[in-house]
Amino acid sequence: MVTFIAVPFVAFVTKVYSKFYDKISENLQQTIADANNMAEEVISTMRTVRSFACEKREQKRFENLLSSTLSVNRKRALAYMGYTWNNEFCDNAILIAVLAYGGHLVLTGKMGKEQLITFLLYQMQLGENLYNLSYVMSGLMEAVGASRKVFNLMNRKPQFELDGVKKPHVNGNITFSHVGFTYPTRPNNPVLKDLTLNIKAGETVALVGPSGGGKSSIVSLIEHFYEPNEGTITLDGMHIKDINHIYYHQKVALVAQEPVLYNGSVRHNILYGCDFATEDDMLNAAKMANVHGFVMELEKGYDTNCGEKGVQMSGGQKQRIAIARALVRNPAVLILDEATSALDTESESLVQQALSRCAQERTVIIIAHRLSTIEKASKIAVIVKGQLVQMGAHDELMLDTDGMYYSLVSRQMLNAKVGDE
Ligand SMILES: Nc1ncnc2c1ncn2[C@@H]1O[C@H](COP(=O)(O)OP(=O)(O)OP(=O)(O)O)[C@@H](O)[C@H]1O
Repeated sequence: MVTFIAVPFVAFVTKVYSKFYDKISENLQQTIADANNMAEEVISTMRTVRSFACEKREQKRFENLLSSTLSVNRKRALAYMGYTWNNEFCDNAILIAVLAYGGHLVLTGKMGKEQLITFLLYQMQLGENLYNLSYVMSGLMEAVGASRKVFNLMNRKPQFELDGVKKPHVNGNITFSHVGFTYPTRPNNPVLKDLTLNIKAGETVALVGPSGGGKSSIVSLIEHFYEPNEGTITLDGMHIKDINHIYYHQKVALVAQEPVLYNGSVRHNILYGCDFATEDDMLNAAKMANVHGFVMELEKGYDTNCGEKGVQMSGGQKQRIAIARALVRNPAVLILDEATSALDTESESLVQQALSRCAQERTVIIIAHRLSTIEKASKIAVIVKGQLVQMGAHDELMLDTDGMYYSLVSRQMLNAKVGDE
């Protein structure tokens, strides 16, 4: 009876402690994750940090995050210390109580000395095991706190499934029908409003318009990075969400505004995700995208490493490799989002020639701020504040002197003239 007198108290303290320790372990994981995220972000953008001389500022920011980790760790250590002290105290208090009460029983002749010593030995063993349980409890609570985050991530459901199964023959007709779109992170800022746009197979369509108008968002929707909130997007009359994800991206290839290369050879980067292409396909795509010339001048040719995020390549070289990566798939729809903006005039005209050659067999969607690069497009779609305000060939649109396209071209020509002077 005396041995178990402290059990309700210890049980209560353990319950409170487990709850607190679980919560604090989760906080600790969060602060460690924040510090690691920050370190990763800064290390991967080291050139920007250095060019703005922000090393000390970033160091301070990292120190602050580490201080938060330290402070949470300190609280956790204090909680653990309190819990251990409490257990030790209860353990010793019970021992004293047993000795006092057992001693009284022995002195009054109600119990033998041997019996008391045997009881004490058993009781001490039991106490030690209960004490060890407290260690297990701390470890367990730490694991529970950490695993909650892991399970939350594992159980996350995608907002939309990539479960399309159809593999239709693709000609390259893309239709936006009354599409409305808002980014999930900014639900109150509609980006596209009731947009209807028809891009016919084999056409080269340029999307132009003021910055922030929604051109790249149109590309993101064609790439099926997001689902529209209203309306439909179809490829040859079929909802793009019904088409098999891998098949779709073999047929629709993108050269993004900021091409990302991986740490690997030029060959690996061109053939990325394209297991069916042969070495000859890779060479053809590289020649078409004007990659072959500069790669042949490198000591290791196509085995040259591009570095992490392509850091060992120039901006123009990265863009050309990204164009080759898109072309090697022989896509039915090729999307170029500012794909030649980092090229010098000579490389750009060579790549433009190559792109016009490829454009003959496929649908091409181009976004370019330099309007001179899109003059030859079959159609130009002017997108302003998420809406299509004009569509037609360059000459046709230039006739409308009150139109947005005319004013965009005039402004650029004026800027070019001022630049020349
Ligand atoms: N991932 C995103 N999350 C939230 N809002 C975004 C996101 N990407 C773009 N936006 C917002 O959507 C709007 C349209 O951006 P978008 O990049 O489509 O314009 P754009 O016409 O391509 O511009 P630019 O010519 O400058 O590249 C902008 O107001 C932009 O701030």
